[in-house]
Amino acid sequence: MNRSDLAVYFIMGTENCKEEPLNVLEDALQAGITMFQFREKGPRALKGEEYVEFARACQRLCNHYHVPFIVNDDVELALKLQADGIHVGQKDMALVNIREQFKGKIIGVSVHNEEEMSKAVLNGADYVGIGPIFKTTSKPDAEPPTGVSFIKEIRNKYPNYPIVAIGGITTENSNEVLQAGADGVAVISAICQSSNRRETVNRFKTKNY
Ligand SMILES: Cc1ncc(COP(=O)(O)OP(=O)(O)O)c(N)n1
Ligand SMILES: Cc1ncsc1CCOP(=O)(O)O
Ligand SMILES: [Mg+2]
Repeated sequence: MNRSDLAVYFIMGTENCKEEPLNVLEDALQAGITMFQFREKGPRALKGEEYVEFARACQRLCNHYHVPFIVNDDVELALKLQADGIHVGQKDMALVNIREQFKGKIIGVSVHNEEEMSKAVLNGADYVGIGPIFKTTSKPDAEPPTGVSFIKEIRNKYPNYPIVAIGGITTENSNEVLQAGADGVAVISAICQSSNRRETVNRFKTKNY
């Protein structure tokens, strides 16, 4: 994985979409997202065979556009589908317990403070997702927002580490996030709720500084 793979990291599940989720994903892929995370969670999330089939359909699209397909939380699904990687948070399966099963795959870890950051680095995370940077409506149990100062702090300590920022990121505030030192932005609602998804992805791809 390269740091540039984190440039525009799209995260999605059926609950995030007002329209057919596969159309939303295909628009985003066509417009040039650089990474995708399958995050099917929430009270109305698909279950069982439907869940697996939806994941497979997302994976097929990502493969077609040569974009890494990352599974959120679900180690079993990621292994079953031979996904390109997995993203785990502090309350999910510990990184030390999954590296063995994900040799050569991408492992991302969520980080909210310096202590979690140094642990993630020590345990060999391929990238970290830091945030929420701003207020988010897509994750009801999110930690309080850190602001961009947290990105600056982490970037100063880890000049070359792959870092993606997440939480409340829009085309209006993404430059601030990149300027603070993130390699890219991870977004749900900015793309899912956009009235022009391709334009939104294109804006995220253009750095204005
Ligand atoms: C890129 C990225 N960063 C952070 C998260 C959040 O993970 P987590 O804290 O485990 O919360 P859930 O997404 O599982 O609700 C993420 N998914 N992706
Ligand atoms: C999964 C996740 N983890 C921290 S904030 C967040 C939600 C990001 O969604 P949005 O881009 O809509 O704020
Ligand atoms: Mg998680």
